[in-house]
Amino acid sequence: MSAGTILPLRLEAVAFEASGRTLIEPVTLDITRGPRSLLLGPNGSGKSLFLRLCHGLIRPSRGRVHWKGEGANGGGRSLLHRQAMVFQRPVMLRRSAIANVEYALKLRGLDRDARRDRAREMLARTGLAALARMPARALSGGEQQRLALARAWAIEPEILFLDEPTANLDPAAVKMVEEIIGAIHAAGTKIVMTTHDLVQARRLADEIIFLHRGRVVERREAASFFSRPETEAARAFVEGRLDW
Ligand SMILES: Nc1ncnc2c1ncn2[C@@H]1O[C@H](COP(=O)(O)OP(=O)(O)OP(=O)(O)O)[C@@H](O)[C@H]1O
Repeated sequence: MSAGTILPLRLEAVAFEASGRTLIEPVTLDITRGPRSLLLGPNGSGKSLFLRLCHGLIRPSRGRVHWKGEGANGGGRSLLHRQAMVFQRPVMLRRSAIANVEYALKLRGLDRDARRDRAREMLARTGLAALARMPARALSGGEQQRLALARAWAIEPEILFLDEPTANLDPAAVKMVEEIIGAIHAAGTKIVMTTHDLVQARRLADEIIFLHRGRVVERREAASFFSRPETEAARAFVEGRLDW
């Protein structure tokens, strides 16, 4: 919505500790425009924490998360407006489906007519036009997740973080959500998504960031990760025999 870019996102020696444990080992990497980056790893490997550190929901215990163009004051609200996050369980306001999307746009300063038009468009793009007036919380899990994507997409984020967005959904709902994620990416938004599902990662990933026990152990182009994992942990995970 505003000029310039906030990418790449740079993590410099970022570590996260809680309860006296190091949960994310120091990691330095850039998240660049373009490829769909899938954070892959077994349960408890640190994927959600990694994503939350990137999005800014939690602060690193050590190191620094830095957006391009970020000023000395950290970039403030403008940075927040350029990134969005969708969670495993969507959090909906106690309003209609369309009002949930309109509210996100209100926070971005759009006027009433623009909000209504854009919200309608987003519901159409996510297959929810017929449900616009339904209370958002009465929608099914799959519909709510599509609504969460419509709401996130509405603000045209430069980067979208997705934390296990299809966990708990049935195969048809998974397919719809994956198609919407593909459309958001095709429209120019950088996708960073967590999954522990190998098959889903094979379907969606351009590159893999593989985590194991809080450590980024591999980061590779997806095809080569799956055909020739370099570490024993990744090999074991790809072969379905990782003992974590
Ligand atoms: N605030 C916290 N305090 C202590 N431990 C935590 C905290 N947050 C997360 N953990 C632990 O850190 C580890 C990594 O958690 P995280 O949720 O990032 O894993 P994950 O890879 O996303 O797993 P899953 O696939 O099961 O969602 C887990 O062992 C979790 O119990």
